[in-house]
Amino acid sequence: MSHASEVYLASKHDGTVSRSHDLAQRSFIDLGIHPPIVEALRVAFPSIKDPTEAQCEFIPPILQGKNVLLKDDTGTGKTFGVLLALLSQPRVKYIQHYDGKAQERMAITSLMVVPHRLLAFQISHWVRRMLGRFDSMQSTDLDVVTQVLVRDEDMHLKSGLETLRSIPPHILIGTPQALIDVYKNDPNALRLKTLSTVFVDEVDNQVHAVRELQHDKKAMSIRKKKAARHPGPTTELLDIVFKPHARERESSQEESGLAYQQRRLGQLPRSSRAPQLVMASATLRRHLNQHIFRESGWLVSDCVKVNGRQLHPPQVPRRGVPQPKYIGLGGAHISHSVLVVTEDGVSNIEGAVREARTDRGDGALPLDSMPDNVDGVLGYMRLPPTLNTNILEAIGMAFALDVPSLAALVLPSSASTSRAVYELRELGINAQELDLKVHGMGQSIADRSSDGAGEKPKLMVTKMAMVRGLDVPALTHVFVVGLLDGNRRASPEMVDAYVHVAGRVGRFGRVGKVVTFVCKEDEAEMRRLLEGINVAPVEHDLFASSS
Ligand SMILES: Nc1ncnc2c1ncn2[C@@H]1O[C@H](COP(=O)(O)OP(=O)(O)OP(=O)(O)O)[C@@H](O)[C@H]1O
Repeated sequence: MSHASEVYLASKHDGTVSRSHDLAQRSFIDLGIHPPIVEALRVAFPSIKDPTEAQCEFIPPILQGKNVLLKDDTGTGKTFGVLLALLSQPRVKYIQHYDGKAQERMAITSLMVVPHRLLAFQISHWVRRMLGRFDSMQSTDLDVVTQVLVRDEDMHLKSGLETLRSIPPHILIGTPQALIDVYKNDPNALRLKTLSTVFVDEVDNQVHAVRELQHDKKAMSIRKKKAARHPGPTTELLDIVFKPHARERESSQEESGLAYQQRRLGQLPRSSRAPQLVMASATLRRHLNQHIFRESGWLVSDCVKVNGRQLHPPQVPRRGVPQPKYIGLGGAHISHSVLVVTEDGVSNIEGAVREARTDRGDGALPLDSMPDNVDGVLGYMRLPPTLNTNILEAIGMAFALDVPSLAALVLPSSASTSRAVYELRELGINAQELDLKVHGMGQSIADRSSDGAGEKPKLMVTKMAMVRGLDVPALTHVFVVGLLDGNRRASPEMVDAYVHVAGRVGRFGRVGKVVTFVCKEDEAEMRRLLEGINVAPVEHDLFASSS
């Protein structure tokens, strides 16, 4: 199946207007990526040779300044491709009058709005890697190209704000709340009016649209009013950036022919140009689409929609019918297992498909050491246990016997990761909290390149809210606990959460395993969730009844 890229009208209609450009272009240079960036890419990421089909589709319209809505599987290079395009855009400058003289000043060209700080650091690592690796780089060189603005206990907005004021970066990567805080504190630090691009990554996680309730219009209208009263930081930020342009456009449409002529002739000021809006996610539900196109008011001009290749055609598993080896999400080589944990032991979910055990080393990339932040403050020991003993032991076994070097454990957003790390360590598991942040100019886990052979396998513990978009190529296993978290019906948000959690493995064709631990009461709903996304659970051989 080929990629589909379509141009949509921005406002009332959500219908296709015309097909976009052809797909004959293949190299990054052909797509318009700036040659020095392509050279930096070649040196820093030698495995990235050619753009993907989706990158061929979305990079040109981004460079042409168009709005883009991008949907493709997890781990297919959406964020990375957008970053290359934004790095290639011409730098925004403005004229400032000082002491009677006009001075040209740099301004922020693009905002990358990400849902959590780990993703902000990850993107900044990619840039750091491309811009001359670690040793020779001065931190100020990097600050010119990109800066990170997040709310964080050890990177206070204040210090971030000072750097931002003195050196406006080409690309500012931030979490929405941190950006809003800065805007309210000092609007000039962001200069939203001169921005060229706003990119919202994981848009469905950041913008909350109210789902259609066909049977209950009244409830839907109440929810819409509530959402309008409490818009959330990303919506608030996008409203601040785009709504004035939308209003300006509306009033210019209403103005007289004379005023229009005067504006054209420069006798009246021209309306300012809205930045382009680029949005991406692996999961985009219809109600969000409708919200963006019909209600948000953010699309002042047309929007190109790029839908990536459907790697996995719908395939609903039927009992007794042998399933293909791997079917699923985010890559053709992810297996999805579900383990039901009870007082009496651990068993595979009913109906799990049997398959041969895979080679432990498949797809694993080399590792090097990771900062250990677990032995510090022990306040978490006073918290109640995060993991019940049976689940803890099941994770311990699956980890010890199956993980070659690196796995992640994903907990509900309300859980304490420090407490879970403590519990896992008590069991002898080499667990630590996932933290991609660079300490000084040191390495991060996202950049690890040395051979980790001989090292003890590691289990990185994180939460549902912190996994979207994370790219750790060395990861081979994801363990999921508390997905349904007592909810007897999986909401669409939970389904999407599973898609994104599972998508941390199997990135760019690697092999990966997702193992979800559920209690007996959640077994049926977990099966329904997987059926809904056309995934057949695969029997985990360590817990197979015959093993
Ligand atoms: N053209 C390419 N060729 C090979 N690898 C690539 C290419 N583009 C990106 N990658 C690699 O693919 C991996 C995933 O990239 P990225 O995080 O951008 O994916 P994504 O689609 O945004 O994922 P998610 O949906 O999970 O956020 C990264 O390790 C990146 O280096």
